[in-house]
Amino acid sequence: MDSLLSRCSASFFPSPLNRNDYNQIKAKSRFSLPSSSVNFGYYYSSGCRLCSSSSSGGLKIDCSTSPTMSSSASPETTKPKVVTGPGGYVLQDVPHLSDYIPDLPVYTNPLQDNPAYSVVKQYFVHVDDTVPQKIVVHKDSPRGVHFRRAGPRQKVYFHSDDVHACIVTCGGLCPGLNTVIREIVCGLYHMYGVKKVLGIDGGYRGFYAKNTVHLDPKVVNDIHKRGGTILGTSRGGHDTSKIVDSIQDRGINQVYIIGGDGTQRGASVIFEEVRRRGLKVSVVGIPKTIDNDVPVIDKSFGFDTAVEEAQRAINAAHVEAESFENGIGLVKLMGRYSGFIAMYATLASRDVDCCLIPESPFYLEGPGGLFEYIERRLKENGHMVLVIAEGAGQELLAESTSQKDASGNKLLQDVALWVSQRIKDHFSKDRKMTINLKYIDPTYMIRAIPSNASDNVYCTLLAQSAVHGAMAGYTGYTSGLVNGRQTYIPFYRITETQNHVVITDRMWARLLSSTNQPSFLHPKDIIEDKFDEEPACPLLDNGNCAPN
Ligand SMILES: Nc1ncnc2c1ncn2[C@@H]1O[C@H](COP(=O)(O)OP(=O)(O)OP(=O)(O)O)[C@@H](O)[C@H]1O
Ligand SMILES: O=P(O)(O)OC[C@H]1O[C@](O)(CO)[C@@H](O)[C@@H]1O
Ligand SMILES: [Mg+2]
Repeated sequence: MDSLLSRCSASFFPSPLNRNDYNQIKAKSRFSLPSSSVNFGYYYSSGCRLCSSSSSGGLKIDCSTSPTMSSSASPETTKPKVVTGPGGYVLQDVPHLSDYIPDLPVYTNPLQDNPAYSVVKQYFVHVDDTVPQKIVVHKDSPRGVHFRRAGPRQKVYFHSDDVHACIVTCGGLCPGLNTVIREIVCGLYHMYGVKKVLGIDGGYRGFYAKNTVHLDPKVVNDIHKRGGTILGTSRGGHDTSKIVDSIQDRGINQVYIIGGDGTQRGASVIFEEVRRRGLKVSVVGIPKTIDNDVPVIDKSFGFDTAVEEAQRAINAAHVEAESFENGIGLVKLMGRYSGFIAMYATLASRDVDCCLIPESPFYLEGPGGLFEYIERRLKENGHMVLVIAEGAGQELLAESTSQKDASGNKLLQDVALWVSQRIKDHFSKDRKMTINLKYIDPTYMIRAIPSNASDNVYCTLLAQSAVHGAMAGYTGYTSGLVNGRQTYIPFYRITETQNHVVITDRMWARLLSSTNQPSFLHPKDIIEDKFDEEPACPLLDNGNCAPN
């Protein structure tokens, strides 16, 4: 530890570049140097702050995974900051401004004089508090991966008067966006006395192509009662350089970025560019995804609201189906690559006879196929309800398209429309049976509503945690709930993979036993799979993926 400490303190930290220096270097080097090899004159020493703070806890920095980066070698991305400890303890830590900016002034957290908080014993989070990613363990299991616990710190790295924050929302709509915006603004104002908060209009491109809006508690007072985002959103238009230029030009030093997997990837490259320029700017992600496809976190905000609202469509489908002879109600729900909304809406409803999701391939004809099952249910019950996630069965559709949206996401075919037609054709032409099929697509109606009470509380905690982290000088993280605790998760853990329903795990088994639908898998395949390898991402009891 001593040698580590001396290596840390020996690090050389010249002042960060200002915008003019940076532009001059960039202009000079345009034809001779790739931007990644420009000497930016700062020395990134990841983890050094931690090695002194945690020396008493027997922790050590794994310097092989968090090496220093000299000014002559600018890697594309920051190396993960990993701290290991006894019993197989691993902290996947988040970057801190002091990792690359020397001698930052530190201030007492203004919350300690705030009457609402000063009476709360242990209100401040201990600097060494971490949250385990895996909570189901065996006697001899290693302690495993942990994340930094979110919350207010005793010391902050920004003076409230100096903070100039901005908020941007990107990607598709999701219930709760306005609540998160509101709570970031109110958190900054009321907890930290920050008065300068800007809204970026219309997603990432708004940084450089649109005007900004001033945000204060009055402006955002009622917005949580509305769906959508008051800031507007967009896909595509992520120009890292222009975005960071705009951040620098406006003197913004806290950037709150609300969005899904694509947005978090965008936030990660903004953080890298900010760090490369040596700017004192905290870049913070808040995960928004109605599909619940962001990994690591327990669930995303808006997901509960979406599942609840989906019940209305499923109820309508059920009422229609049971009112007609051989009635079939078919509901399409969102879920491009992950069938969480469909799975949870099905489990919640109990009226659904079959749920089709992208993770579980299905087939129509022959023994064990969908047609056979529908016919059986109609004979047993006289009606049935099908729920289908938008990304399910895409491989079955004849004309697959290579079209993409502005963010590069593949545009999907309407699988529910296709399945409806195939069901109609099969029963009327091949089986000579009269069926009554009603197809309901409530997807945009679900996405556009305001968040429910529980999501509103969740959004509030997420937003406040994001603010506490930025004020404490952390950066390059996503604020997220892990095992019921607010944490700071490094961007790379959020962007490296997607959250999927694991069909060889318990939650999907619960669904199959609730609907009695076929699994569309041969039992032999499943057994072989189980013996071949453990599922890459086992599902926890709360329905989320746990790391191995
Ligand atoms: N790899 C990437 N690097 C930089 N920016 C990205 C990247 N991927 C996506 N983005 C940007 O992030 C924004 C949102 O991405 P996208 O449209 O995929 O939505 P999302 O955040 O995944 O939300 P959702 O899919 O849940 O609606 C877009 O402006 C897009 O340009
Ligand atoms: O029509 P848009 O705005 O591209 O959004 C559709 C996509 O957005 C999502 O809801 C994710 O936000 C997906 O489920 C869906 O495919
Ligand atoms: Mg996405």
